[in-house]
Amino acid sequence: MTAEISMRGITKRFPGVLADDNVDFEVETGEIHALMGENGAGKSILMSQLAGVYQPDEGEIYVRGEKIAFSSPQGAIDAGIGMVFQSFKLFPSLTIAENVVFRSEPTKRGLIDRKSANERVREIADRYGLALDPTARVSSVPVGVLQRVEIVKALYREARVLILDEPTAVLTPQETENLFDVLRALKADGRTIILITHKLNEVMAISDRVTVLRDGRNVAQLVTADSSPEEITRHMTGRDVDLSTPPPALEPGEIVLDVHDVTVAEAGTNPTVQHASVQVRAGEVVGIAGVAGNGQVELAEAIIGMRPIASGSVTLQGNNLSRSSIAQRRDAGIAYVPEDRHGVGSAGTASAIDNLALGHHRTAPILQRRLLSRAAMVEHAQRLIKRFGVKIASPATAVGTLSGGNLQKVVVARELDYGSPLLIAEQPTRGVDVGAIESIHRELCEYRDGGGALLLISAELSEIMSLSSRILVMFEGRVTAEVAKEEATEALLGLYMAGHEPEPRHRPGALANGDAR
Ligand SMILES: Nc1ncnc2c1ncn2[C@@H]1O[C@H](COP(=O)(O)OP(=O)(O)OP(=O)(O)O)[C@@H](O)[C@H]1O
Repeated sequence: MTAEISMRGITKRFPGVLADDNVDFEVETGEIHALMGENGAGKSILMSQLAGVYQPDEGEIYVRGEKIAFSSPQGAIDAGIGMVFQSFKLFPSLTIAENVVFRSEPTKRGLIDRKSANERVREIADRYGLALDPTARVSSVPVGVLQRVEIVKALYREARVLILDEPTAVLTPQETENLFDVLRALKADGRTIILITHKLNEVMAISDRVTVLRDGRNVAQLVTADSSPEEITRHMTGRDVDLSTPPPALEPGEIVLDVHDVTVAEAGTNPTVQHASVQVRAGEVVGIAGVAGNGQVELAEAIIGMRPIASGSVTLQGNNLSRSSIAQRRDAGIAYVPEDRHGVGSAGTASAIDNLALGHHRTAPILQRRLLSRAAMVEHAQRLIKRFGVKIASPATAVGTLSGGNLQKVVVARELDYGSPLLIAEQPTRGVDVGAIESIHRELCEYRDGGGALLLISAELSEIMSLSSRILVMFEGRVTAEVAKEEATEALLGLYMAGHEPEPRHRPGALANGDAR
């Protein structure tokens, strides 16, 4: 049988980096094929060559047995290959249908036929269970819908092969389930799916076969049903990774963070956070669960000072910081790993040396006699790159060229290294490979055991449940439930995340009042 896709001997180099090294990659028609590998293993670059974004330096690509050379993404689209990237490429001011048909608009008597565009988009969406409204403006729809728009866009261009690059990183558990239903429907229709992901449970649940890349080489092709998460991990990392739950916390100490009755409301808009109270003690991890967009990020931004609070107070180790600037709060001892590692967390055109020095530049050893010590900055960067296993050509490399997971490691490394009493971490392992998740979790636990207070905001319920001793649930801007680690299950948290009234013992504060016992 002829393979749907056959990439042979693909090599792709960037200055100082061999991204793909003589890779063979085969995908059968109608399968869901997972592409896995550590951060920087070369997955996205390999798929970008299949999607015509990059051209291989060496090697050949065959589509259903026919040798193809794409000089642009359009070439790949013409060959029936569509890719949904990690960052979406849509026009916010246009409608969903306008985005989908862009540059392939249906026409009637020489004019764009909007009605038929809307109908066509609705037809495709309905056929595969992709819930969306073709007439909605892209700027007004949530990220999960944007992804569906990208999928419909590829299907409208008659993609037979759909490549999805870490599609579930931005999705809630419910949206992930929906996406998997869509992928199964596409497969039933004879289409071929290539899925780049770091999530082993997803690979086990949805894929037929798995290809593993390591250091730019194809090191394994496995039939999923005959494999296991442990085996796949061993191929990815070359070692055994501890996939078990990290050790439990010790008895927590003094209150470090006291957020009291905080409301966040920008002028003229509805409050994004309403009367939220959160306490985190030394040596404690408190998790915040919630469907994206229920005020978690706004609460974190209010604590770090990126958003003003309308009422309430933010106190760190007894100091009221409610009116302090971001710099004052950071100096007082708040470290912050933001959800947006590109825009907020790093400066893409600056080197790892500079990015890792940020915030450390006001203290020794980097600041010496009121001047920055370049030697100390380089030494500092080298130490953190080594400790966190960041894959980077040189510390002087601009972080904008790093793979997603490696950039995440840079941001987490910098913030953890402050040794601040409080760390607020949003999605600390988003896009990060299993080996790196293990090491970031270990670092977070060490921080906790060293007396650090960690406020963890994550869309990964498994992460929240394994690290936190208490889990708060936010719904529509309010902290609506509080569940102790021992009682937390995905099903229970899922109910509260969907707005179900909590049982009395799960009402916020009930744990502290002893009602749970
Ligand atoms: N434009 C570029 N310039 C220089 N190096 C690059 C460029 N794009 C990618 N690289 C490098 O190529 C290597 C492979 O990157 P790629 O994005 O394919 O990794 P990945 O396996 O998809 O990783 P992740 O899981 O972190 O997304 C990395 O070392 C990356 O830093």
